[in-house]
Amino acid sequence: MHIVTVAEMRELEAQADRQYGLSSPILMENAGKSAADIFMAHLLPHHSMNGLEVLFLIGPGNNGGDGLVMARHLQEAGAFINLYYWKEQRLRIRDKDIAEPEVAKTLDEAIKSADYIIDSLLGTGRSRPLSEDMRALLKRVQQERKSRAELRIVAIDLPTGLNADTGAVDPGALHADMTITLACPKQGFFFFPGRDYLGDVYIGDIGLPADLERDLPTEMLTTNLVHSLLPERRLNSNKGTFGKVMIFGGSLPYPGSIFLAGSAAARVGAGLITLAVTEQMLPIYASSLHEATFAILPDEQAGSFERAKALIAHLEGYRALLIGPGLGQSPTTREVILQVLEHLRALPEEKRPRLVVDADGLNNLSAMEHWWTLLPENTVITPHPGEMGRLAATKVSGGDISRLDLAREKAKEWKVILALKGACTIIAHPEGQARINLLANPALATAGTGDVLAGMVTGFLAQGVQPFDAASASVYLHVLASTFVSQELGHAGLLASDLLPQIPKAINRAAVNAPSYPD
Ligand SMILES: NC(=O)C1=CN([C@@H]2O[C@H](COP(=O)(O)OP(=O)(O)OC[C@H]3O[C@@H](n4cnc5c(N)ncnc54)[C@H](O)[C@@H]3O)[C@@H](O)[C@H]2O)[C@H](O)CC1
Ligand SMILES: [K+]
Repeated sequence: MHIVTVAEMRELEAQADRQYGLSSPILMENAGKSAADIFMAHLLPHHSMNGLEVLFLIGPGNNGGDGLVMARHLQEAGAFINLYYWKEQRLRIRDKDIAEPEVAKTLDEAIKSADYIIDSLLGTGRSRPLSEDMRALLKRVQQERKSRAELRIVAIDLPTGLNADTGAVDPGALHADMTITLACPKQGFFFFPGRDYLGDVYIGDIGLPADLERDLPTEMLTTNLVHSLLPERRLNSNKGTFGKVMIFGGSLPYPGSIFLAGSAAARVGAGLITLAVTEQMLPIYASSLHEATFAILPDEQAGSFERAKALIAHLEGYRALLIGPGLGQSPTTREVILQVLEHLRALPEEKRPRLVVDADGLNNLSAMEHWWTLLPENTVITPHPGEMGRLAATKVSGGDISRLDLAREKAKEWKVILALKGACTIIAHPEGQARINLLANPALATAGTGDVLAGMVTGFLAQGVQPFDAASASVYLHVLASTFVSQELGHAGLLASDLLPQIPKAINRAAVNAPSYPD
């Protein structure tokens, strides 16, 4: 499922017309029909269509055209349809035109009696701020929604007032309960504040041949995509089949982080987890992660050379190495990292463990000049905005469109797979592709969830999943697992360790080829 800008969407539609004769009117018929089908599938079986009061706000362009086609299908299915043509200020109540002097009053009654209000005012063609009278209409609808919880607002293609490319919003933009977008999710959906205006997102099929999307650079993470990225789990396997993971991290102030990362690597199916810790730390893990083995490192006093030598000596045969969770930033630690990176760079590709650097691993790196030149190729880094700011020596937003260009630019410059975390995490590839997660869950804003994600990425790498795919699958499954917790606990109070048993369930959901997004 590709993500499009307005220009990319226009180009898709133009190609569809040129190459397949799929003209605007045909695409609009498909769009309206698909929107009606999604609407009815979402509604039934809880509600019947018969007698359902649906008010359509019809705009002057093709977005309005989509709405009119959808209205026709809903009427055929038994709904009572009211149409307000915004530009002409014309109102039709159940196929009867309302005399001009009565329009304002009757429109207000239609708003008050509607079960659903469909926003097909403006879509990707919005080219200027909303006019005062459109803002007034949308404000009236928003008021009604506030006062009548059972009213639902459905946006066609996107909520009017949302900028489809950037996620910026007009002051009068409409908050939808449900957005039925056509053909592809729009880039503005993945950035704030726009993300907050969408409600549940559904993607209507307008019949665009899939091969037209082939060269688009940005994809949305979906269950179907993750399904295609998961490693095979053949019957005749043993733990060696699914690779060995080494985790270098954990220090006294943050002992739990490598427990979380190690458990998560095991929960995505890695064959064996080894924690590289000092003798002093060992008892903490031996009692909490029974399945782990240990690479005992000399403590800090032994000096960085001895510590690095011990870690490197254990690395033989490991397919993935995670540096970072709870590591701390002592000068010795920095030295150890430098020596381990030098060792990794010297290894032949087929012998080199795939590397993930997270948390303090990143903070140690950002203190080094041209740190990115020290990394072996195909390293995955998983910074949150603060860590990214230190790595890139720039201010990094937690949610706006600037994240996408920065992620792309830095993945290319640093030659890394870059998972820039945030409400909609971006995974950027050095060659320019990017994948973005639409699923977001505020419950994840709690300590340790990043350790879990880093462990998941490492666990998939150990199973031979390519770095870009390992990061993509992990980001999606991490949030999906959190939604299983939130179904029970709500959106606060999730502990990072609550995610661990949910990870296999999330993988299972993707593995059984579940319907495409949303779940
Ligand atoms: N193009 C296609 O083949 C398909 C389009 N789809 C749907 O159509 C819209 C895009 O249609 P378009 O006509 O380009 O734009 P809009 O309908 O969003 O409206 C543009 C329309 O409105 C006027 N306008 C622009 N800004 C404002 C404003 N701030 N206030 C008032 N009026 C404004 C402008 O002059 C135009 O007349 C897309 O979103 C889809 O919903 C189909 O889905 C697929 C085929
Ligand atoms: K709309």
